[in-house]
Amino acid sequence: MGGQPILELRGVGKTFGGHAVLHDINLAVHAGEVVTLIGPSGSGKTTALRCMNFLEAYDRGEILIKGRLLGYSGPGRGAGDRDSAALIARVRRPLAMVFQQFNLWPHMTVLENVAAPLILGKRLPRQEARRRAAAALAQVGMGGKAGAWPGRLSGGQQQRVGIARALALEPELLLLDEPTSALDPERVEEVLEVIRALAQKGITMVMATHEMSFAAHISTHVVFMADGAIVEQGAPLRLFRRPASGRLKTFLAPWLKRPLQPDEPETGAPGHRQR
Ligand SMILES: Nc1ncnc2c1ncn2[C@@H]1O[C@H](COP(=O)(O)OP(=O)(O)OP(=O)(O)O)[C@@H](O)[C@H]1O
Repeated sequence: MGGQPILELRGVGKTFGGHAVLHDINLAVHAGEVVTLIGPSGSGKTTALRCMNFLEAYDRGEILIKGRLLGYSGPGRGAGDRDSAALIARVRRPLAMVFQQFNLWPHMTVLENVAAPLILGKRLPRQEARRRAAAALAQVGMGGKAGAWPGRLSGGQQQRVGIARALALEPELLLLDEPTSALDPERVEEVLEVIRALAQKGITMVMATHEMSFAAHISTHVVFMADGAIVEQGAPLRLFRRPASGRLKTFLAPWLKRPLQPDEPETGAPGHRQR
């Protein structure tokens, strides 16, 4: 895909207390792409996503959002004005994030939860913010719950509100950090369904996930991480059908061996070769 990427990571590294958790991460995300980060627990998926949004400062390499450097606090550069909160906020404005734990405010209604970042962050007039929030809630099938308190909702519904809150910001790139990991198994599909619909609408996203079927069927690009590094990345069919590294083969083995799900399409998708 040509043109300037919305997001680009060049040789990004991150250390926690002397322990390197990301090494030399190189990735470009263009408009319309759905990029999934897969890999074992602790491989660095969440940390990579948090660096993309500068919720964590990275300490090596560069992260560019639409060609502009996203704050940096590593060696060789001072914490000058390029790291100021206002500049960071401006550079990352095209992004919005969906969190594993929903992070809804319990004392606000669903509508207020979605409208608040528009009022407080984007300084939209209250009425305009509420109109946009209602539209975002409708997009995730939660229009009927605008007046509800988050605590009265199921986990799946709360996560759909979390997605609406990110969508209301009208991001050019949506970051999703394992959005179904905190859900009861019976709630996973309703949230994946919402994300699938967004992907089909052409919303650009990067999603860390343990949902291999989702990664195989929905992504345009899959990134396999292990021990803080990208081991392989590429088109889903290539990665899932012909993993090049032993680590990816081992990681995928349990998923490839699972029985074919009754509702899986006959697309020749990964997993079907086990038939
Ligand atoms: N705030 C932190 N302080 C210290 N170490 C951290 C911190 N956050 C993450 N780590 C470490 O960084 C490594 C990568 O963790 P990360 O959560 O990014 O992995 P992950 O691939 O998202 O895992 P999972 O799939 O279990 O969510 C782990 O060794 C973890 O213990």
